[in-house]
Amino acid sequence: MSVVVESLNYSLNLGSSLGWFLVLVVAILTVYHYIFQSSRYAKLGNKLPGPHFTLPLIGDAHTMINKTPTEILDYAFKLYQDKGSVLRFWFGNRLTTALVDPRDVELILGSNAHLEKSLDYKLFEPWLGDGLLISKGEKWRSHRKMIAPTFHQSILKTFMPVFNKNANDLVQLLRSEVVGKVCDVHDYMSGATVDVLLETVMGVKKAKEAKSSFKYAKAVMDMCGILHFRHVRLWMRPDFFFRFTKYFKEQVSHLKTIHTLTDSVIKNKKLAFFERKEKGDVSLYETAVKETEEENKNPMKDQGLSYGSHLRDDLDENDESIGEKKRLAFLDFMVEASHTSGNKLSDEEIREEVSTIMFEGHDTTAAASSFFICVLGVYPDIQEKVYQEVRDIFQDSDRPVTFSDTLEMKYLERVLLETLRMYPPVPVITRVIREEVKLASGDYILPKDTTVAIPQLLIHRNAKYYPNPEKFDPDNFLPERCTQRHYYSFIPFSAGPRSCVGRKYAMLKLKVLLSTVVRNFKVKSVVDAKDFKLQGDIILKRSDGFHVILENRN
Ligand code: HEM
Repeated sequence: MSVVVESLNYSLNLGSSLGWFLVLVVAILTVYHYIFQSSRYAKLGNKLPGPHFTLPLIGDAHTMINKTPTEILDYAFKLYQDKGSVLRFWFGNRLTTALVDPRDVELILGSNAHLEKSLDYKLFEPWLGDGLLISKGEKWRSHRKMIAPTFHQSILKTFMPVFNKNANDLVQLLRSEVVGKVCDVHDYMSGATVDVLLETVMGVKKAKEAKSSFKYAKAVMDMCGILHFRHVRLWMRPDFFFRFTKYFKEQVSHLKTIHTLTDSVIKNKKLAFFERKEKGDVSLYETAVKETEEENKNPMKDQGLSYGSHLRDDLDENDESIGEKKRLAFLDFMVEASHTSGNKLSDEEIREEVSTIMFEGHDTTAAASSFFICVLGVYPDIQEKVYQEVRDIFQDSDRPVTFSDTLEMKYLERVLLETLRMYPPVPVITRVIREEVKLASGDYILPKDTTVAIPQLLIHRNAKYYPNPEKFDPDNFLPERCTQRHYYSFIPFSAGPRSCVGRKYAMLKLKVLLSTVVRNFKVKSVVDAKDFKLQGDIILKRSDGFHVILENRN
């Protein structure tokens, strides 16, 4: 009997201790909530338009839970229609705003004061380390200055044979595997993109030709897959939970493959650099640095919206003829840059930058080219005009594409830019601001430490700048229309000091690849554009797959 009473007493004590504990927790959270709500951060944040029913402590997070990436996109579109061009979300006590008005976007992207990336980029760290995409402050500034010239057109032109070879290999592969059948064209675009990157970034030959590079290419694609997966499953974000999943083990193994190959290539490239130096070989990098500095003195340099027009300057130079042996990769230039006075990059820093370029250059161009091909399938009249333009350039010949050919592809370029408008491969970018910003579009102030999301997908569908925003209309990129629009109303490559360093590379490569596909195949889409199921991920994809049917032209 006394045992029963004792255990009853014990349970009552435990119950009441637990009760007191809960009361204490609720009291602390309530006090915290009231202190937080009276801060300037919360007061300014609460003035911004956002979802109804913001809850204490969790904020608006409940509106996102259990939504697929496609549903999140639909939700964002709806909120934008209801609330206008400034949106607020509270994720717990973290304030995130989305800015859709180009005038507000310019205040963030166009400024040198707001260059810091948000916490969301932390996921990339195990792979990209503190590379260009993530780094901040002086490190970002000095690396950007060093890397930008490696994307100068005098260097890009030397990649033309690589672009052509891989475009032709892609055509052969498509011809042998999918002609006449429904296929997911993204699989093929992704493979071709990694092959081109391997050769132009690392100087490593096509995946098929070497086992290690094949493994590397696969690891890059799988790592992108893991990052996407983690990005859209909020509970997988914290390392603490992620470590217990099978994806963590896979990540460790992929990173080992990636780092091992990169390290060995860096070693060889260093040896090659010292050999070239001893022989006194002329450095393309030094020339590129000088030309970049010269161009930077001209403030109008990169303001043109037609990406073809600012690639036009030294059309007559023919660097494309550069011999196979002499062609250098980005990695060579980085090794060289790191031995130029004042730079000094460690091997680890070079590896981080190489990984960053592989990551940024891969899925983005794969998505852009896949959307382009799907769009051609949906609009046969647009496809026919692209084909006629390409035929006018090449006639019946199957010769490779030259740099000057790409400048003639004006209609193809407009279709590509319109594709990037409607389906921007990077659908949203985020920054964190370290000082208050007064918005231009309304009477709002963003408090210091706000996470600012710039949703290109919404910005590009603003009826004020694109009168019929849901209509696929390549004429949106006629020069006269471009000059009338706000510069920040079309930002697939971001804009301002921290814009995409690889955009000229991307446009050039895409023109070679896509014109080669158009020369060889007629495309049919299996669905209409309104049925594309867009998935707002790190990179915009179609959750229904990029399904098309290709038919031989001849
Ligand atoms: C259609 C293709 C591409 C699109 C749409 C695209 C878009 C972008 C965007 C929006 C950013 C800013 C990201 C952010 O702030 O979070 C960015 C940054 C970057 N991109 Fe691209 N990109 C493309 C292709 C490439 C290629 C081919 C490369 C390299 C070969 C590349 C290298 C980079 C790098 C290194 C950065 C970081 C720049 C910095 O922070 O200073 N991109 N890109």
